[in-house]
Amino acid sequence: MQLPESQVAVLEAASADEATSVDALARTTDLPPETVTGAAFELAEEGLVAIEERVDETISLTDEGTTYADEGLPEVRLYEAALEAGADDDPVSMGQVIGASGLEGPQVDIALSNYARKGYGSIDSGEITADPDADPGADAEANALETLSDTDDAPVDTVDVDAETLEQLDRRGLLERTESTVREVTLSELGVTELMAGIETAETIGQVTPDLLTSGEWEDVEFAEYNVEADAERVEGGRVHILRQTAERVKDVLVGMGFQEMEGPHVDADFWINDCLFMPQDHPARTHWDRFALEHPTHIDDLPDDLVERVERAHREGVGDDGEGYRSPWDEEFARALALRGHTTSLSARYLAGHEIGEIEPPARYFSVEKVYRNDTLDPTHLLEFFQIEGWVMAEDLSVRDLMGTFEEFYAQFGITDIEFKPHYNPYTEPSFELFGTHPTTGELVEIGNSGIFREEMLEPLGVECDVMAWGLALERLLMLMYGFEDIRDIHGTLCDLELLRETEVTY
Ligand SMILES: N[C@@H](Cc1ccccc1)C(=O)O
Repeated sequence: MQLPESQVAVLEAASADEATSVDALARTTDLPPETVTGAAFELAEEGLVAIEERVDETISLTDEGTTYADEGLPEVRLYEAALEAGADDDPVSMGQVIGASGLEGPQVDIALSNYARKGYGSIDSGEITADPDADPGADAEANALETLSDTDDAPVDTVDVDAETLEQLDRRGLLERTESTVREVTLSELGVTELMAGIETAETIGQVTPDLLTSGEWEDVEFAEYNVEADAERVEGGRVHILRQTAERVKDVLVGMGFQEMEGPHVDADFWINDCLFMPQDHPARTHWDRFALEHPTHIDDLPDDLVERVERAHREGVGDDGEGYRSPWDEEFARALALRGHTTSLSARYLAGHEIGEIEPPARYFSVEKVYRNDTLDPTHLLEFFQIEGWVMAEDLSVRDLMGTFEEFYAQFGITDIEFKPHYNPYTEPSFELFGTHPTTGELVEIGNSGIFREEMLEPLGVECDVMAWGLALERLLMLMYGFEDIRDIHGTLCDLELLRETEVTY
């Protein structure tokens, strides 16, 4: 009998005495597993082999599971700290024990919710007790984590952990189960007979090529049959980048909070980027090594004359009766120079000046989520460009409370409720605050933005008569707090972690 080459190879590699897996056959025949599967199905149809199928389950620890395998389960760490503090004699204050345990962020809640369930002790009105008879060494979950940390993707029936504990770890999100279909092939009696009688290899064509078509040869050759059941290589579809997805979510949240979106140029005159913000022309951030200047064209054509005059006066003389300017040179030519914007506060200046959509009446709220460019040194938290979440609110009598309340409301939408503020300095705001959040895995404080209330010296020349509070927040830093990655280069650019980008889910 005649058979295609791959089928002959599989038939010769299979055995009548024991079932051989597709993977093993692939290794012996040096064919891809999907080709072996296809050939095996063909052979089965001819009655030359039998195929048995089963579903194998393998398990491995998630990142969180691995962390606990290394550092100990949060509830065990809490128990150890409680013992240390003498909570086996008398109840001790929770704050003290948590502090001593070194547990941080979400791990505290995890520890508390498992502590009593597992009999480590009790927690009551801010105090904790430890059961002296509890034995962390006999903690089934802790022991299972240790067992599993030594094996990766182990078939579930080979690991020495009982089903109930596995179920519990699964529920806690500490392990991952993966199912795969295993097919095993055995030679049938007919297969053995045919093999002994001798089998010839028939040429079959797996793929139509341009050559076959142009030469007309395709009319004479024999084509291999399609097997739609063969396992194929996994193809990853494209998807929207998580940064882009999060930007969309930020926009939705801000629109929900009553904000309207600003638009404007990535390349802009220094006038809009700096001078309108009462940034002195000799400010270090305005030197050539801190900005990306444009070579062609080098200067903007058009600036509103009256505004230029008012901005220049504010810089030279200050604003109001006892105002003070910088008393340093101010040059319109310098202000006309073009550069990639280092912040999107240039858009705020354009909108506040009435330059984009005419005069804006209070109360008003505007935002943008757009790229900005800075000549920073690349490191885990800095790239040459990032997305800034710019925003401002114009209203009568705004205070720092309004500013902080707005941030609390905004960040809470992303599950971030521990924002901290630090006094800061910007030439264009007074007071000014930097914002910080806590990194969910490292526990470090991460700077996430800069904010303040715009000064008279900025607002008066722009023709704004009431208060304006404003900010610029980094979208990438928000992502860090949301998804816990530590290096911005994991999500951006040539070094990015494709697995992370494929698997991170942005939920709405
Ligand atoms: N422009 C500031 C952010 C900011 C905007 C508006 C007011 C205060 C601060 C920055 O890039 O850091």
